[in-house]
Amino acid sequence: MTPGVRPLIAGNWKMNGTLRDAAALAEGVRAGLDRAPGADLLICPPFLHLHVAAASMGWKPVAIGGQDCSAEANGAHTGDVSAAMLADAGCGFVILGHSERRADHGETDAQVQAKAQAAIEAGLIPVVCVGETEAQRDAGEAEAVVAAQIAGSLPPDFAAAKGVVAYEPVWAIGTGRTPTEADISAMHNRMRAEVAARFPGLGETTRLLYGGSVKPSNAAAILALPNVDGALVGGASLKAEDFLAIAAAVPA
Ligand SMILES: O=C[C@H](O)COP(=O)(O)O
Repeated sequence: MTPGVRPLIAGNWKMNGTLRDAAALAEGVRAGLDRAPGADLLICPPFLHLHVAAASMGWKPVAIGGQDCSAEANGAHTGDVSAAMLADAGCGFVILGHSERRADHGETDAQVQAKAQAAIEAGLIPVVCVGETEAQRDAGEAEAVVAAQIAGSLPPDFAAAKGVVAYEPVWAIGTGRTPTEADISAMHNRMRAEVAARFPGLGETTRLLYGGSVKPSNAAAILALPNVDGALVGGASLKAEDFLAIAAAVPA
């Protein structure tokens, strides 16, 4: 953890479940909130499930976020959802630049930066994802790749808007594999240096999340590392019990 920074445990539900599942999962998270007093919680359902999830939690106190937004404010962009629409639907956050969007939709750092700027202008907190592929790690390029993604994907207002950076090694997502604690530490220390240099006076407390096969059994060790200010959880966030157990693992 970073001293003075309240941790954030975020659940990325990705493209899973039905409306009924979303309502039940959100209700399960709400019902167990007292197990995780030491962290802010965020759930990011699919767009069509945002409303029912928020309503199931009484609209508070768990934050709701989207999984993407358009860089454009409005207009003829079939299939896209604007940041203002997310805010209007009750969202406070939006995940941007997830590796699945970078891979599936060819999103570039410049596009992610434009989306993050649009999110900030709509009053949302962007959660910008970065992370290397396995080939890049094997080639010794992991830190340089992540540093370049941070440089290219974060807009000038990012830290002032309390933007969040999530480090997700692509090879650790949904695989059950995680980097060693030493490797997570090294990367998060490098990320801290990058954001602190880019945003002096603010970047020192920018929240840096780790994501990639976080589960109840490894959460405590990961969340105890310096400069790890929370987690972005995929698969384990689809079970309220597991998501809450991860949030409860935040060090006191
Ligand atoms: O956004 C979440 C990540 O992609 C992590 O997914 P995972 O916890 O299923 O590995």
